[in-house]
Amino acid sequence: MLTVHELSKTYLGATKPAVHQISFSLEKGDTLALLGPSGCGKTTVLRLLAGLELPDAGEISFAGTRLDLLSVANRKIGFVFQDYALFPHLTVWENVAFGLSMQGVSSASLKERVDNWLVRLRIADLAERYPNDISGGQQQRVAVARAMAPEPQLLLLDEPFSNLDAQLREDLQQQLRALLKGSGQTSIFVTHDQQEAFYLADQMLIMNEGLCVVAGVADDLYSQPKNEWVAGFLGHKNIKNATLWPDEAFGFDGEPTAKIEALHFQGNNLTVEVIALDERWVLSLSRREWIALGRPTAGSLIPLSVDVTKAVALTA
Ligand SMILES: Nc1ncnc2c1ncn2[C@@H]1O[C@H](COP(=O)(O)OP(=O)(O)OP(=O)(O)O)[C@@H](O)[C@H]1O
Repeated sequence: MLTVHELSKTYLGATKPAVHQISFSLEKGDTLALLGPSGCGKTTVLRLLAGLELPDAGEISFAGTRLDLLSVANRKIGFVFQDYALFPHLTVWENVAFGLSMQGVSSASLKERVDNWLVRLRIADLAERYPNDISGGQQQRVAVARAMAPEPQLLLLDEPFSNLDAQLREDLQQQLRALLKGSGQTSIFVTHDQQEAFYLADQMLIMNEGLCVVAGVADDLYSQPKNEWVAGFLGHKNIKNATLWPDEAFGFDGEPTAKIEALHFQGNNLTVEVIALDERWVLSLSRREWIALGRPTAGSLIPLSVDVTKAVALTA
């Protein structure tokens, strides 16, 4: 399991930290998407994990070993850069073989493994070509093969599809998903594309201004957004404000009612999912408000008053 604990980094001369006290964990074999507005620190997190930047504070462990105390080469991390960063003077075959040669793999085994990766990524016919003589989509597949061939314990991908057209992007997303799931590869990728994030990732971490806004199971983050900013960021179009009050608070009848679907307690707050006015809503309530409502449980009918604050409607 990968555990990142309070990782922080301020670049030399910068007035604000690029990454501030980021913590998360990831199970072996899972894929995490790092999302957030431009400049929020996503690439910095990847570079800190890979050892390409040194953190000011924090710890990174994988399967109980402190990665941040190891050199880049000893971290066993594969990195697919946004511009692929292939070695231009090496052929496709040599690019894919590079990491295995560095590991001192014997030549017979090396040939078998490189050939195998070229077939898996459908680039076997390009083996003797050079990076500058192949297309962007082909370069992207070479970069993935090069990163995965040494069997890294963690694969990092920085916006791997950003330079590709929509059709190719979709094809390669499907291939990468099958590859990651099929090989049980633990991976983290940065993307600006939320559809891509939900398609590829089990877990999601959303950042803003160097901070972790929320992390967790991708589907949960979407269906139970922590707050209005997260709901908006994840593309919920129809975000409305509402709140729940007991009838007596205002003394009027005839308010639309909602039937509670589920309640989730989180410390002193709770999230209530309700169906009302033909829409599904997620509301944040304090314990005090919940008590004021008569401690409703799943299945209870409660009055709903729209146009105040707090709730997020999930129907687009
Ligand atoms: N080498 C560097 N030196 C100084 N500041 C840097 C350096 N690299 C990044 N930054 C700054 O750190 C912050 C985070 O940058 P980072 O590249 O991690 O963000 P990002 O979320 O990946 O952005 P984008 O989505 O635009 O690629 C930004 O304010 C950026 O300007």
